[in-house]
Amino acid sequence: MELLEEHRCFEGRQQRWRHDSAVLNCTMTFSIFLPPAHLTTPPPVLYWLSGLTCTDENFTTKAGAQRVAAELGIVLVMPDTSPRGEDVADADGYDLGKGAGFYLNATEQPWSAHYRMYDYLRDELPALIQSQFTVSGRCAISGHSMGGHGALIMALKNPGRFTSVSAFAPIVNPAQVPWGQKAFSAYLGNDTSTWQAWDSCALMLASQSQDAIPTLIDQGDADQFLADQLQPARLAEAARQTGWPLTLRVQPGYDHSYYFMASFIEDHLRFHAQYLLK
Ligand SMILES: N[C@@H](CCC(=O)N[C@@H](CS)C(=O)NCC(=O)O)C(=O)O
Repeated sequence: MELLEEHRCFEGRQQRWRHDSAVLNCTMTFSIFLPPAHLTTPPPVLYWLSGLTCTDENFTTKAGAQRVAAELGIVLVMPDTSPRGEDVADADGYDLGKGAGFYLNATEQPWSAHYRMYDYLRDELPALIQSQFTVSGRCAISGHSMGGHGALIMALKNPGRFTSVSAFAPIVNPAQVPWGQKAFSAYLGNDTSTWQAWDSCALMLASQSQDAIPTLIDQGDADQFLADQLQPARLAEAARQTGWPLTLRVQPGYDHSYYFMASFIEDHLRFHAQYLLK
């Protein structure tokens, strides 16, 4: 691992690292915020998954999460949103290819050579974080838009792994909306039965009640993608049917931008802290 940047921030450290990923078959960067070491026990980790077009730096520089993470003693880990590098397949649009990995394992050419963000996030990155930093085994996960989808499927597919999950403006039903349909047909192929394993509405409807974890979603009602791409009410309906403990908050006047996330990230950190620091 190579340290690319380090900054003091709220008495903690904001770092950016480069490492070779065996799973993704390319070099990756991630950012991490390490709170001040004021606690006797190793701090828990909140993974943050970003949306379309983002790198590990959008959340780091725009959300303003570090002050409260420092206060609570939570490590923030921000991975990139896709494999990277000249050898990695890409597409013209902002919603497919680099910056748009959708946190799944691609099965179709040319994507399957590198696009395995699910395995990277499930196995390789947590193992790296555990081995290179002083952290506890407790973790939670959150994200925005495509990253909200990623956080929800990570939690739904890995019962017992996360204490809690939250999302801002998540793509909850990718199999049924244009962003998801474009990405899933490219990465997974046209057999839509394979898509269900990557769709949080389908996963929640198939979940076992003992696997449910506290879930918080914030959605701005002035979000330009709400009607066509997001529709969090569909996940709220799945939660109602299964008894999943989901709180969906609709925030009046907020859009899809990081100004929305900056406004509510403190709530999400304190929400996760209730379970992470138990
Ligand atoms: N209008 C954007 C659509 C993509 C978008 O809104 N991306 C969101 C995530 S879905 C984002 O976080 N963008 C980067 C940022 O705001 O820093 C574009 O065409 O690039």
